[in-house]
Amino acid sequence: MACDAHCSHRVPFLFLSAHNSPYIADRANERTARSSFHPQRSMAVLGVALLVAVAVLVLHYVRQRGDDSKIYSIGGLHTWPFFARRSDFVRETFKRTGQNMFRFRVLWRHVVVLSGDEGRKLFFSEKTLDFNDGYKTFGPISPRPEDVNIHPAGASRTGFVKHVLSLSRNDRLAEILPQLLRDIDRHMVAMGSSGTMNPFVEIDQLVFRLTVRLGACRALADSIESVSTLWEHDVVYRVAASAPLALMLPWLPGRPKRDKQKATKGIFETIGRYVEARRQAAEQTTDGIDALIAQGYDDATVITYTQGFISAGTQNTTLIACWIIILLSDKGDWRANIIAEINALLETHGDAGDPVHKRFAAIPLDAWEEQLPALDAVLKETLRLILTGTALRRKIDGDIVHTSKRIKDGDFVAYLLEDIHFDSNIYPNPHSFNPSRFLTSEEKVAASTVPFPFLGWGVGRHPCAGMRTAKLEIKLLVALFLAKFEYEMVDVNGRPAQSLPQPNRNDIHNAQPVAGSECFVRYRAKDF
Ligand code: HEM
Repeated sequence: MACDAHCSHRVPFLFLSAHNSPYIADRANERTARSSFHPQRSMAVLGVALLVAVAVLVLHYVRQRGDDSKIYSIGGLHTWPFFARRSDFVRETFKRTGQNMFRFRVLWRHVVVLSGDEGRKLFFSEKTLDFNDGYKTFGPISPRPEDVNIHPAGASRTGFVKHVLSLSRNDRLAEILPQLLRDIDRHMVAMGSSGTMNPFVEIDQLVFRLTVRLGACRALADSIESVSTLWEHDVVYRVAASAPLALMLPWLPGRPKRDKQKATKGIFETIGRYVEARRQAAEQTTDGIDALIAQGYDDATVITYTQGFISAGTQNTTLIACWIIILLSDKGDWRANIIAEINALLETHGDAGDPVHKRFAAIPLDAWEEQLPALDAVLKETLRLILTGTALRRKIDGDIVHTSKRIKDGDFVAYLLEDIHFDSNIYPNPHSFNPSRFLTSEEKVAASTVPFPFLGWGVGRHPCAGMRTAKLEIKLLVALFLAKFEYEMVDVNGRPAQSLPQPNRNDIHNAQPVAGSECFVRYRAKDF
């Protein structure tokens, strides 16, 4: 692993110097020296050695004092807090130290955390900050093919990003839009005309099916049994992988490792069966699996890209869709604005006599994308408020000096998204849910004065490849839900919730409500 190279950079200066000192060389010849013992010569050697040692110490001290390239370092190991309460740890350390960057150790690895405009600019635009290694090492981690002996010869990160982008083409999205609406409608019909649901289960299942349709193939998306099996494996994997100990020491034998292994096997095998079937199929479609086969990819790569799409596509999309529903629950005015926008589109495009999903399917793709400003503002504000976790990178191809401080080759680099998302200079009253901030010109002006003021879809070198599909999924789902149901949030006992839940910002996989503030949605169908 690259950490070997990384560790060699960490050998303290004094230690290296001592190994190279004449004193050590003389000790190697100790036996020879002892055989011809001369007290005066020995004293002289000792004196020289002492002088050298003092010189080395002084030099080291002077270098330390005069070295403005050193990043403020917090001593000790910070492994547990970095895995168990990552956001709190980073936020509290910045507050306590008053620094704009700091370094700490996680096991044998070194992490540099950046903040502020310059730090954010460097983090998102520097090409020698590698995207993969940070997440691979510190999570969130998704199922890995090599754990179940699958070796995708043709897979690469750029190949995967290209694949995701190709599934977001206009023609492909326009073709799949009616199928997505049919899936959403069926799911909502199955929920019944009234009931209570946990959004993080119900919406998760629905988003999972939509993502399978967008990224795999219609045969798999149409099979209730296969989608349920995949979803169940995915849930088991996420639970097992998100335990701090499992994140820290993924190789540790025990239940989480067994669960992850079993779930990974189930996921890859299920997708593998459909890849095999599609390879034998006489007709080709525009579906994700068919597109990969047509490009000549081997089975292992087709399975890996498809699994990657489902994994990348489900988690954040579910999260944001759920939080939109929660955050809108006590914002009747915003719900009304969104419903008015949708009705206006239905009047222009739909036929009132058609079933709901057909009426919605009559709205063209560009109208979904461009003519729902209130829903866009709600989506953006939800991303700002909920997507506040830590983005990760790893320094490659040598050291770099940033604001006179040296980030070393092999260092991991982190940036907490809330550093800008909760900056009150850019977003006044940052903890309140206020979608109109993205419609008013003052805040737009404030945001235009800093680099990368909004990170919800990534920026710079790694913008989200799935943004278009995710936005579409979320808009369709929220639009149909608001059009079909009245709802309110209730607590575990079914009583109206006294306050809205808070996201667990330390949960690097989910940001679901913090323990004890779980919430449920009580809904009843409207006449629509
Ligand atoms: C609401 C849903 C989503 C949100 C909030 C979201 C957010 C993000 C963010 C913030 C990044 C940049 C991370 C960083 O810089 O460290 C990113 C990258 C990425 N996202 Fe998304 N994403 C969503 C949905 C999706 C979907 C549906 C897919 C694909 C199926 C996807 C695929 C990707 C990929 C491949 C990258 C990496 C791009 C690269 O390496 O250059 N995302 N996403």
